[in-house]
Amino acid sequence: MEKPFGHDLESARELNAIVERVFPPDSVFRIDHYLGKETVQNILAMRFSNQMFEPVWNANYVDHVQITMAEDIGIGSRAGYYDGVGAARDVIQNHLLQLLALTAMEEPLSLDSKHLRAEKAKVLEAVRVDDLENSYALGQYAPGYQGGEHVNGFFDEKDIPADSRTETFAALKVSIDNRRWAGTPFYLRAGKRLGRRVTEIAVLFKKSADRLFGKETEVPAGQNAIVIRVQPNEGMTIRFAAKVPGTQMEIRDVNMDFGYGHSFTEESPEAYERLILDVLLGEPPLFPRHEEVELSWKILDPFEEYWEEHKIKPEPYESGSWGPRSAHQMLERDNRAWRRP
Ligand SMILES: NC(=O)C1=CN([C@@H]2O[C@H](COP(=O)(O)OP(=O)(O)OC[C@H]3O[C@@H](n4cnc5c(N)ncnc54)[C@H](OP(=O)(O)O)[C@@H]3O)[C@@H](O)[C@H]2O)C=CC1
Ligand SMILES: O=C1O[C@H](COP(=O)(O)O)[C@@H](O)[C@H](O)[C@H]1O
Repeated sequence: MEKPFGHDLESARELNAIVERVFPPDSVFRIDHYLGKETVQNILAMRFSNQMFEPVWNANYVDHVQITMAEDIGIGSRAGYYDGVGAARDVIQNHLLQLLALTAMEEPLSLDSKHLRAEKAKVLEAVRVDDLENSYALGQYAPGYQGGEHVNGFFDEKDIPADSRTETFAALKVSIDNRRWAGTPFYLRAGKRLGRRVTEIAVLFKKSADRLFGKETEVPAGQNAIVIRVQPNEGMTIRFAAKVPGTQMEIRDVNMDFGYGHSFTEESPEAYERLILDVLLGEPPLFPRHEEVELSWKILDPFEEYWEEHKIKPEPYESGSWGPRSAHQMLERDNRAWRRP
């Protein structure tokens, strides 16, 4: 079954009940193709097969986490599917919340689907929205330029009604109410016709005290970061400060890089290749169960209900930009800024 599974918690429960009346649970494969991506599977390997990340992977060290899924394409000829669904239901409820779960969950007892799903469900259940009115931004792409070419706005696309309130960009701020993450916000954003196609998870660390170097540095060194590049240019970047060569003790941020292309000769299978193989083999770990789907709707539903109740009109953003002004303001209110991926 392809996502989205239903359009809210109630319809997802209804759909799950119907499906599970007809098929035994183990023969139902809910597809979230992000779980088939190599880089997404690598989140677990990176977190739990290394010693150096886990000690700092918590609110004591992490300032906040940004999960970005940016697309350069518009909706193309998909108005029939996309209008009325929008970015939040299309990709945040599933792909981005799965990325959040894998980034934030505790170590599972084993890689068995039962244990993996239990940990994902636990962390999704702990997700909270503290101040809903100030924890979202919605946008619709306006005409603009992409790759040097003029592109249509959302309302110029075929079959989009002039009064559509469907968002093509959504950003949300959530928190996770557990000991590991209390006080560390997770910002999620997804949108079409943004600056470039990129999906990444950026874990941004608290700034160091800067007692020794701060004054000598013209451009203050930024935050340490670990960036998991889901796509393209799959890999991981660690960003840290280093001394600029020369007589001054000047500090600047530098990147240390791992790229799949350089490190492995093996090919990464396409996400759907991997998932279809697993369906044929009857292997469930890469498929969300109905509990995770329902917990994800529980996170999104209050936003969707608020947008519907207040008839919120998404803010236009220029195609090729990084989303509406309100998305930047959401982070500015917290003295933070979106990374430029
Ligand atoms: N495109 C992508 O990159 C990805 C898509 N998906 C998922 O794939 C699914 C389809 O997306 P996509 O192919 O892109 O969308 P499209 O809009 O291209 O295709 C949707 C198709 O479904 C048909 N359809 C819509 N409503 C009904 C209905 N009530 N009864 C019968 N047919 C209907 C449409 O027919 P008609 O044209 O006549 O309206 C159209 O052929 C979605 O669930 C999406 O989440 C998942 C991952 C990636
Ligand atoms: O599920 C979906 O994903 C695609 C983007 O997939 P990606 O693998 O290229 O990141 C998105 O275009 C589509 O709207 C959505 O339904």
